[in-house]
Amino acid sequence: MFELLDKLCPGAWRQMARQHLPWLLLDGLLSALPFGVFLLLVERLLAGPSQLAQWLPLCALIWGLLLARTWVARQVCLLTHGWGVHLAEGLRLRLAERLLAWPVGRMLQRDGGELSAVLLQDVDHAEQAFSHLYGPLVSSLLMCGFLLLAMATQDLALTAAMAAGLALGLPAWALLRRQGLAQADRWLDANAQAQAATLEYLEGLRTLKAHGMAGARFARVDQALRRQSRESLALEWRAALGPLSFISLLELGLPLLMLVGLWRWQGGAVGLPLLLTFLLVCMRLHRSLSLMVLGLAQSEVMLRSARRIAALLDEPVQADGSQQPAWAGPLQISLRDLSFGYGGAEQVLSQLSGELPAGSLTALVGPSGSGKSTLARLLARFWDAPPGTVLLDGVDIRSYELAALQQRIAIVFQHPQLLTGTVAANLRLASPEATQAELEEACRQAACHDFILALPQGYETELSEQGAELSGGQKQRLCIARALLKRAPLVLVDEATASLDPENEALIQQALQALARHSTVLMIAHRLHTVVAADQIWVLERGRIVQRGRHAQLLGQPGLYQTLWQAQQQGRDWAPGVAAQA
Ligand SMILES: Nc1ncnc2c1ncn2[C@@H]1O[C@H](COP(=O)(O)OP(=O)(O)OP(=O)(O)O)[C@@H](O)[C@H]1O
Repeated sequence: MFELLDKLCPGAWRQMARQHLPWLLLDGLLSALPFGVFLLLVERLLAGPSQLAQWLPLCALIWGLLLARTWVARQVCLLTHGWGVHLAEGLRLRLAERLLAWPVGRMLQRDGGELSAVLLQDVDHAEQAFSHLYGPLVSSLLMCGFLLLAMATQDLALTAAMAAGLALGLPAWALLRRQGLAQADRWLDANAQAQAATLEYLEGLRTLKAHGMAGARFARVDQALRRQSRESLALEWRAALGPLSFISLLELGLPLLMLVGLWRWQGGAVGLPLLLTFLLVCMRLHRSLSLMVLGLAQSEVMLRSARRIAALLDEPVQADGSQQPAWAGPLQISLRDLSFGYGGAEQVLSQLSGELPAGSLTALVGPSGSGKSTLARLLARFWDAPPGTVLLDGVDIRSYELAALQQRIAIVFQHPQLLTGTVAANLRLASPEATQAELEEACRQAACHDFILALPQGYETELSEQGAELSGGQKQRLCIARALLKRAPLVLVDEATASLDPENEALIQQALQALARHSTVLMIAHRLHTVVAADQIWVLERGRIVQRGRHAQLLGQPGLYQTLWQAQQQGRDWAPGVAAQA
């Protein structure tokens, strides 16, 4: 428990002990003291006829103690609440920093809904635990301790009778607690799934509607939400089972106290004032203990949340290097025995070695799933692939500072990524200092200047999320312009011309070749006619380079490249009319 707390907030419990404990002790003491004054008051009342002036000060003392206790309770509340809020803020920042240090590949792989459930829901639970639960729990516990100690000094037998319910209730609660814990896990899991399903549904709504699948996917969201409700109701029942059994057994202490109390009173061992005080204390103890156990049941869920946060904090981060890249021109890239798998037993890449000469354009071709995108991701250090390595100008990629490295790599993804904002702002993501003339020059090279000028406000036109108002080809050309603008020494292009018409495709091809004069380019392509001018072509099959060379050379030798080329030529000659005549 302390270990877990230390992980979420290093040094927290020592700080809590130092700052909160004195207030919590005072709160517990002020809650217990009025019972002592009550004893004095009843003794005076039963001693015989007395003046109002004799017991009025005692009443005022009780009232004063209760008032002081309210003030202290408020201080405790302010302290713990402020602490909980800061803890949540610190935790969210630490988690966000931690996620930033994850390999990009892991971020792409992980479910966004699951991560947001930890960052939002679980951190919220941790905050609730510290803001609203822990203070009252500790001060109630201290008050119960003070009362039991004080009453034991008055009469041991009555104290034992009063606490007898505890001896019965605690084992029952400990036994039934496990059910509540298991159910808390199921509920949190159902919550995360419901969140992930809703997020996925909202993000994919456009695609789902276009394919008439919105109904089918909605059924998945519906199912996830129903499961969440079921698990939530089950949690209410299962988590309450332990505390309810505890409370029923605890209450047995009151009749037992009455029996023992009457017997001792009749025997003259205790006086009526003390017996009445015991009864009052017993009722207060039972109420506080019942509330404490209910609070603890609630804290079980919070503890589960804390464990999920700790598990996320424990996930390894990508080791950062310290060397600053100081490259003036294109990079020489060497691959040495690269092997990689995504965590499963299957290797996606096996012992890849090769050179990408500085300023060259290397095309990566091969069947779907052969590992082309995976290799490109390793060059951008989305993942590491030890014991193999990537050398940039002869230096291990892992020696470079990660953020600086990724700033010097331009990537054009298969699916164009645009953000909400103006066209110019999207372009300047690559180079914040770029002038308007530089933007326009890059856009001319990427064949998108003309269509941008035709937009209502030209370069200042606001784009909505993911550039919904642009065609696929237009978005892709914008992304290529962005990569050109970055003037990165290494450019990775993943099937970037797939959604362009032949005319624009030819223009982009020229732009990519111009880019290769200033950068080293690795281009993934399915359409082989787009790679005929590449300086070298690597043919990938099941994670291995099975052929390498220039287009003419590869076409002249039997092998996968020739087979793929012939298949694509047949596909290009194919037309519906021709097929029907055949
Ligand atoms: N994030 C991931 N997690 C697990 N497996 C993955 C992941 N990305 C890719 N894979 C698997 O790795 C293998 C290679 O995938 P990769 O995307 O590198 O192939 P590719 O040659 O680029 O395919 P395509 O031409 O269809 O884009 C495939 O079997 C794929 O299922």
